[in-house]
Amino acid sequence: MKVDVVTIFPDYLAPLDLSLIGKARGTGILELAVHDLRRWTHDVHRTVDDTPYGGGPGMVMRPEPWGAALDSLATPDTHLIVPSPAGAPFTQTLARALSGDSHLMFACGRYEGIDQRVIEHAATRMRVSEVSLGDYVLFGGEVAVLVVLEAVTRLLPGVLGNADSLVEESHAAGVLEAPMYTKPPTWRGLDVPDVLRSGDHGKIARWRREEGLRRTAQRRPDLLEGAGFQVPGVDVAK
Ligand SMILES: CN1CCN(Cc2ccc(Cn3ccc4ccc(-c5n[nH]c(N)c5C#N)cc43)cc2)CC1
Repeated sequence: MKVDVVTIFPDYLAPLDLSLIGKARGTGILELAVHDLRRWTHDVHRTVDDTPYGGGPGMVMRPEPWGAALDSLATPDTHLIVPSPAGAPFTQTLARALSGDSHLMFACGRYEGIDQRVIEHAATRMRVSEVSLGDYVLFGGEVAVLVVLEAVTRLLPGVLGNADSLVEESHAAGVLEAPMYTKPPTWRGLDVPDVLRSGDHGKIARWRREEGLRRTAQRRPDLLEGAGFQVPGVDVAK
């Protein structure tokens, strides 16, 4: 997968050199480049923003540099991802869809956002998706790119050693995962549930399923609405 990220803060994307994303880049699974939007400015001050038409606080990112960046980096096969507070919710389902794309380009906005004509013009020549991480306000799109890229990269073949890890993906299955434990068997007076040390894989699988459902009913009942799940001792309808 080829990925281009355009931002006015390239250093914000430094974590993409680390851990499994860094390894995916090293093995060629991921071909990633980060570009400074100011490369496509030509005035002495490398200006990327201006005041909003219609008034209001803050500044808006000018269309010209973004248009030139898209002209340089995008093709008709590009899927342009624009993080935005007004975007569609980013979900595991969307992550899986994006993991099938050949070229992702991320436009990291700042200030009050990017001139809407950039998105409108791009949509005449490529797929464009405006996505949001959630109902809270960030300073810009860079954090969202780190999140989206991590969620997408871990789904690429060859990135996760044990493909089984993906089989148990909780958000993919619609329920939360059961709590996890490791050695020692007792820590500060707290014991690992006996069933997990029983060696009875059928009992362990049942316990994990029931604990996952219990957690989901308590923390994310929205995931169970209409799903017809029964959770022992928990009224999932409440
Ligand atoms: C008068 N003003 C009043 C505030 N509004 C709304 C607004 C517009 C931009 C910004 C800052 N910003 C710039 C680019 C950018 C990208 C993503 C996100 C983002 N925030 N939260 C998420 N889940 C995000 C994601 N993904 C924020 C961004 C903050 C608030 C505009 C009009």
